[in-house]
Amino acid sequence: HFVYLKNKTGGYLFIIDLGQPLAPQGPFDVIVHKLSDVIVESEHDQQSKHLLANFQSYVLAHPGTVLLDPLPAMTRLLDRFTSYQIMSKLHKSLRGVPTSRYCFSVRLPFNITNYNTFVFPPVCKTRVAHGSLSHEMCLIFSAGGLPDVRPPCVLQSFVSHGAVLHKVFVVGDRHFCVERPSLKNFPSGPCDRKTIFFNSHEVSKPESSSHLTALDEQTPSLPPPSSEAMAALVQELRVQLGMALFGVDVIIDIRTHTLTAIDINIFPGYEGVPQFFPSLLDHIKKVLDQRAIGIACVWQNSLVLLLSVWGAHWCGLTWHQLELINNLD
Ligand SMILES: Nc1ncnc2c1ncn2[C@@H]1O[C@H](COP(=O)(O)OP(=O)(O)OP(=O)(O)O)[C@@H](O)[C@H]1O
Ligand SMILES: O=P(O)(O)O[C@H]1[C@H](OP(=O)(O)O)[C@@H](OP(=O)(O)O)[C@@H](O)[C@@H](O)[C@@H]1OP(=O)(O)O
Ligand SMILES: [Mg+2]
Repeated sequence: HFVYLKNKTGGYLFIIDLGQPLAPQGPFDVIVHKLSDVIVESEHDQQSKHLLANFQSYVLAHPGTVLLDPLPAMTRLLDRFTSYQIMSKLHKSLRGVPTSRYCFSVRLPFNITNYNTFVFPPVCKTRVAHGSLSHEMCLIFSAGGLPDVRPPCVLQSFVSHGAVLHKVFVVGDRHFCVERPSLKNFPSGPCDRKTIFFNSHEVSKPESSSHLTALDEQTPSLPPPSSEAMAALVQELRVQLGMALFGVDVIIDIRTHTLTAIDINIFPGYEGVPQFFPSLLDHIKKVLDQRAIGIACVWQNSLVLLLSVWGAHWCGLTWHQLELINNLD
């Protein structure tokens, strides 16, 4: 399939056929993509490996093409272990913002004696953060539930948060917050409850309705997170990730009222954000304007260098003398 559209701002939009050489389909100013499937599958599938290599070689050969978002930045988020490390660094750098209690995660298989270093019940998630299997999770309530855990996975401390998830959707320098249903509160500490298996889409999609998200009526509701705290969180994340199109899932601890980021999503669905497309177009425009300024600066610097070399030659100066003059400020 090949779509050829002219948008309102006069730019052309194409759907790129990854199976074909990219150069004849270009040139492209900006490529917007979600190659998560291809990246994950390229680990074991030759065709995906080939598609990815084809794409990467185009990107390498065309450094002027802006990629939304860069592949290395995205790839880090496909591994929950790496993505939780990013979240914990963010915690350290967010001074003064009421954000704390970041998630603790461990690699499995781990020394079984280590289990008493985490608080029950942890949420167990697949290490790979993309694909239908990645949404299958479980809550384990005691060491007796550990055999239910299927490595490779990460264990994240469960934070009781009043069954409200705050999804933050980022598009460049803008972000949008929407509320979603979420897991209900569970008491902290081991108990003899059976492992609860769940699919994240059954509990935290807008239409989700599950017994796992139903709070009892006396539970007081929490105030929403402050817009300053959310803006600071997004700002820190943008710097840490080097990405423009991502989502972060935030919950509020019912006891301490502090924010906890539990998940970072690559190019999420932006459901409930009607401003998504205009914001994306604005962001693309900004990126292209910055690129044009960058190109103009390179031209200007090259011109200055050329003129000084030519002037030096004309005055009979050596390269070393020219360097000395340039360093006089
Ligand atoms: N640490 C935690 N503490 C409390 N609840 C959690 C925690 N981690 C996950 N949950 C619950 O599980 C749900 C799914 O978690 P998570 O966002 O990691 O799943 P996902 O499959 O990566 O979701 P997405 O659709 O955003 O990719 C959350 O919306 C929340 O209800
Ligand atoms: O399909 P949807 O539009 O709901 O998008 C979800 C998408 O699910 P998919 O697996 O069906 O593509 C997920 O992709 P992977 O984690 O598997 O990459 C993830 O990005 C979620 O963050 C998105 O949900 P949201 O964050 O917007 O709730
Ligand atoms: Mg996710």
